[in-house]
Amino acid sequence: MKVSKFGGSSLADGHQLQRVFNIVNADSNRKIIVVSAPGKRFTDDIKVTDLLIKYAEATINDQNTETIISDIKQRYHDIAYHFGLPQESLTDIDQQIDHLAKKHYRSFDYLFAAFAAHGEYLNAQLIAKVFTYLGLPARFIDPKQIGLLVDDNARSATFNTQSYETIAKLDLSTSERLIIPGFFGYTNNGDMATFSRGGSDITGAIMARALSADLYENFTDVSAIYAVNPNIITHPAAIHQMTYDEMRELSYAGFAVFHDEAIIPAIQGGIRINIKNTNDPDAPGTFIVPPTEVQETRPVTGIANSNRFAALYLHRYLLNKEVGFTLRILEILKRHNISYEHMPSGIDDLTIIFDKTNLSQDKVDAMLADIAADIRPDTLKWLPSYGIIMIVGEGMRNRIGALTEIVTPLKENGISLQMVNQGASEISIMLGIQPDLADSAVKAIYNNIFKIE
Ligand SMILES: Nc1ncnc2c1ncn2[C@@H]1O[C@H](COP(=O)(O)OP(=O)(O)O)[C@@H](O)[C@H]1O
Ligand SMILES: N[C@@H](CC(=O)OP(=O)(O)O)C(=O)O
Repeated sequence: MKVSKFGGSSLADGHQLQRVFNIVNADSNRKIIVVSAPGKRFTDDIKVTDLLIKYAEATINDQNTETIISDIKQRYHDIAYHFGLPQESLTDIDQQIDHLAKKHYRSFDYLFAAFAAHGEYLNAQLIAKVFTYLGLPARFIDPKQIGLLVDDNARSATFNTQSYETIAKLDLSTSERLIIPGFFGYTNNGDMATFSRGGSDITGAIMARALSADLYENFTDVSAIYAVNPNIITHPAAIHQMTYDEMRELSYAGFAVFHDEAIIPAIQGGIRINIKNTNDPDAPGTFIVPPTEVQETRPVTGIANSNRFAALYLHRYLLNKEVGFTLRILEILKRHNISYEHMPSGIDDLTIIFDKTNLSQDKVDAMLADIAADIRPDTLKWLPSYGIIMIVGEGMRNRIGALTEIVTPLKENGISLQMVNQGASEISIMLGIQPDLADSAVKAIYNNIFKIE
């Protein structure tokens, strides 16, 4: 049995959904179908998830929601009309969209989460109808029904691993395909809570592990994972196979094609992952597997960079001598409910790197004010954007000269670095860089390592 997840780009309109139908219909092992909300149909289009977030904002601010509601409904109607589904089959979906603004929510965060989750929730309902209408019996499965529980973090929830047992009870003996919305689960209070953005990949991985799938197929819009983001370098080298750890580090550092948290259930369950292209389903794609299965040897597997980081820089003489100094800083972070990503330090200097997608300006200001008052640093700077580059590969374990291959092309191109972190992970080297230099740095490093003239 396979779990097949289709991303927003694969479900953006009726034409794409027809391709998805053909893929699912072609293989009876594709039993569990995890779906995202309709994504972008063209470059400047808006994902349904983002339309729903706008709808949530307008609702909170008591603004007129007529246009946004009609835009959201239209996305689902267009898909239904493409297949000639009768008008009545949309009544229920329309009502759920209208009803969203009338419900009571525990907090604004839960309101946002419920609105955003409906992108997937409604799409899964619609897709089950379309498949059945086209002659492939399919049933919508609400994550509530299978006990897919998450913790109380409304918009960046963590899966409750006790749910594996309940999900495993799902009856697979039916001839129907089971259509499960990705991206969200339910809290113990019965509220919808979403994973972080791109989190439908996580639902797919949870289902694959819970049901001990033979394969987790993740369908997207590229024929492979490439050694560099194809938006930075045209036609970069394709990666045919990579290990779980390589994928985790690369997706964390910017390979948006697969969510970094989605690797964890796959590792724990030993589930192989195959990234495939909905628009080119015969291409083998990329396999993400345990290290023993990787046959290719190469010095570096991939180079990722991300612009989702921000940093705090702090300087104070004799910082190294002060007992409990880091603890005091961490207590301030805890008080403001802020987690950090990395904390490189020197004798008198400390940089703390944050994921800015989880930070509001108010939170940052309050944290900086407390640090200034409690720690009294000589210098305290907030860098709203901090570039991170990660060079990743199992081949980097104990390899002499890895850093030279990275730093030499940067020197030749006059690109300076703010931080180098080698050794924390055996398979990666992390660079901190001015964000506007990150793309050029990635190009220079890629061209040197992959010997592109
Ligand atoms: N190294 C990489 N290899 C392939 N695609 C990448 C890479 N880094 C970033 N991407 C981007 O990830 C996109 C697919 O991810 P995403 O938009 O989340 O897909 P989906 O809509 O299927 O969930 C690709 O179109 C590509 O632009
Ligand atoms: N729809 C959600 C979850 C998701 O995974 O979407 P996609 O498959 O389009 O990345 C988002 O936009 O974040």
